[in-house]
Amino acid sequence: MRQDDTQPEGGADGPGKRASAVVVGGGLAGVTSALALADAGLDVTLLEGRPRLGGLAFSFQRGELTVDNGQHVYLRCCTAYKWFLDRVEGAHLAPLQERLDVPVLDADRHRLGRLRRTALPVPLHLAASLATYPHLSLAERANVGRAALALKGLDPADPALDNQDFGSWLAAHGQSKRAIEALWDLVGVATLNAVAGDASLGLAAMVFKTGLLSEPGAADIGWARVPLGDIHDGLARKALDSAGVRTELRTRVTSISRSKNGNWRVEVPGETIEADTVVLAVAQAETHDLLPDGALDEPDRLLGIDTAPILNIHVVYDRKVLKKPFFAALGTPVQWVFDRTEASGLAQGQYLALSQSAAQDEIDAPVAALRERYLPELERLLPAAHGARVLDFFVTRERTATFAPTPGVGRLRPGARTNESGLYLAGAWTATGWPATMEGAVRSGITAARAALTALDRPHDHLFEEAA
Ligand SMILES: Cc1cc2nc3c(=O)[nH]c(=O)nc-3n(C[C@H](O)[C@H](O)[C@H](O)COP(=O)(O)OP(=O)(O)OC[C@H]3O[C@@H](n4cnc5c(N)ncnc54)[C@H](O)[C@@H]3O)c2cc1C
Repeated sequence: MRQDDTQPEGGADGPGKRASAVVVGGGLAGVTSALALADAGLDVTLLEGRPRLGGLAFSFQRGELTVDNGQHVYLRCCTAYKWFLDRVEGAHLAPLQERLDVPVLDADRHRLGRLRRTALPVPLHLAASLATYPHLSLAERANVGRAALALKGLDPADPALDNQDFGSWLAAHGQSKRAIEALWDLVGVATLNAVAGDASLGLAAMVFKTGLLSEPGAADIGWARVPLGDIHDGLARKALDSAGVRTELRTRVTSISRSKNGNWRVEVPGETIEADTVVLAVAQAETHDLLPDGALDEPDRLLGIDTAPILNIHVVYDRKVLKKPFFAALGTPVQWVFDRTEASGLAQGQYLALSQSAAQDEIDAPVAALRERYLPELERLLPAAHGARVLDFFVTRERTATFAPTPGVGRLRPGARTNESGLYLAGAWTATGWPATMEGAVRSGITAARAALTALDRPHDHLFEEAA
């Protein structure tokens, strides 16, 4: 529900003055909070240190190419991110596949398999695909089915699961090294940003249960057919402007404190902004630095939430070498490959982006070494790449792409509320139950806004439906 600016003011300030909020951080969490608070009638200022909105999911220009810092996908079960896309009027720019269909290419065995779903009810929707998945033996496929059913019985919110690692659980449930590589890690590394052995069982259960075992269509994949920045920056800015949010870019918040009159004082170079409510939607380390004393019982726990890198390798060929929009790979360091030609605005040739998650070993590798390693791998996977000329090769490195989903991370992630009234936390790293995703970021932004509106006694709608 969007409220009219002329509506009587309520909340902490009483009649005559509109309740005000400052949102710090213009990533997806902050933009979402700002929109939700403005839609409920608050006077909102959004402060972002960089010259653009979108945080970790953005685009930049390289000659004629508009490049995403990293390939981003979402799933049909990401109902909050879907809400965001609708709210900024960008859903048509990031459509979902009609039905899950992931080509999986084995570089060693030169075989193509497909992870597909049917319209049958869960878990039969994946049964046919699993039964014919060529990258696993018959016995491995049967074991995968058994493990999936066992996974379905887990409660991702159970704190005991958070302390265990997914890899040990898979091994204890009869999963071979090959099954982990060709199936569990294929999906898990891309969604969790960690291999199974390094991932919390709770987060892995969350991903696999919600994505693969909740509804037949839950794992259908969506991705932006335009540069991410068109949605997360351009359209987001337009939506914020029409909602009446004052958005300040290149505006880094240096401190947050309580003034004598009880309001919050948010300091930026050259200005102090006062507000009833502050949503701090920045990464965990920055949150730690900006949090006023006493806002969390153990603020140093935030520093225990580690980060994990994602590397993207960008290759422009002089001709088309890949017919499909994307594929995943086995038996090679290449993980997921997307065709970004159209989205980037490239007029001739083909532009592929390789998304390399859990990239601890390669995040600092020199471009020349990555080139030497990955171009032959692409030739091995894509015969048409033989003889094609490479017109451009570059990499984007996100060293702190996500929080590390390590066992035990769950107890370190704080909720939206702090000990201070009127001060809330948001960000994909907060306690959303999700791994670090666009979905988690949007959820956290909504949760923080709802907590603020509840404290202000403001009515607010439920903004999105949970996936089943
Ligand atoms: C390469 C890569 C690939 C990814 N792939 C996927 C994917 O396929 N699917 C998916 O769902 N997720 C993916 N993610 C994760 C997703 O992008 C993030 O989880 C999400 O964007 C985080 O949003 P956020 O708002 O929580 O945080 P951020 O995006 O980090 O936003 C925080 C913002 O706060 C600003 N800020 C910090 N300090 C201050 C300050 N003092 N004052 C003002 N502003 C400040 C920062 O500049 C930033 O804009 C990927 C991430 C990367 C990097």
